[in-house]
Amino acid sequence: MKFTKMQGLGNDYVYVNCLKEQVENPPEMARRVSDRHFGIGSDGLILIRPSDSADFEMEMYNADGSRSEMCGNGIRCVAKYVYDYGLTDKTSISVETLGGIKYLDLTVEDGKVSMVKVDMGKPELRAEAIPIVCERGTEECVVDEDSLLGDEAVSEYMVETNCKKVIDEPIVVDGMEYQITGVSMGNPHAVVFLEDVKGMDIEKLGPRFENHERFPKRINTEFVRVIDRETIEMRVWERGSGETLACGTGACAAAVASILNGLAERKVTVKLLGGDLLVEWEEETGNVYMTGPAVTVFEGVIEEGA
Ligand SMILES: N[C@H](CCC[C@H](N)C(=O)O)C(=O)O
Repeated sequence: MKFTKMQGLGNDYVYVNCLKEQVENPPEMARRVSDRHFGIGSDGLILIRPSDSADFEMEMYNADGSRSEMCGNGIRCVAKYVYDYGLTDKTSISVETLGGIKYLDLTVEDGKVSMVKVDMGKPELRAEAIPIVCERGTEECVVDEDSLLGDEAVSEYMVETNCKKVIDEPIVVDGMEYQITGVSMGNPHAVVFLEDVKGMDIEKLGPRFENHERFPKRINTEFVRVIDRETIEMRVWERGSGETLACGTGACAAAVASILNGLAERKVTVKLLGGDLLVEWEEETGNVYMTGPAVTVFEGVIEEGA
């Protein structure tokens, strides 16, 4: 099987062109290729497929073989893949994902894609099974259990009213109470604001959030420190992959949570271990735009029995 290893801010995946190749059992293949000792080494597997409703389809698997709806760093690399390998000559493309169709603008330098701006669509302020308390101005609205995961009305309401504060009911992890803001970017995220993200024990805390009983489908967790109103710092514990150097959907979720909680402006630089992403939550449309690099590392062929 031919593959290409690509990375966006050190969030690395193995990419396979399924217009040509066939992958029988993607979850198993994801576990195999992701292994950093016995495989190629990656945070997961991304399959590029033809689509009836968009230019291409992205099918994304975590390192443990679980499937995710969306991948922000991955989708930028998909754009680079299809352009650099000549599967398209368009510099504006659409990509179907389980989290909806995304629209991408490609920056081409010397015939190759270097940067990609992705219209990530509208965030949804849903936090699985978490009642949301939303404060705006002097008024406070409480969104109860009927407004669970997937209820777009809640998010639209909050975006429309430009509500200033979103506080989910705190959750208790390891005997400590944490305030979280639940944001879906197609895939689920819990954003936690901390004073110190560099020194935190993410290996210990990350899995506790990921597998907390509040999140029956498990969750990606972003640990965020606000540096100033235009800059935040974040580390991420990804569902199904552990700590990664960056997470595009997570950066968008963290920016949206910071904005909603009145901590940041609508244009935020998110500083991740692997580098910076620019996230803008546009006021007129309510859409989130993410801009960042996409890099090809190498291509190769993986042996049948490997
Ligand atoms: N790293 C990815 C997200 C992977 C999400 C995955 N871990 C999940 O939702 O299960 C990103 O750049 O957005």
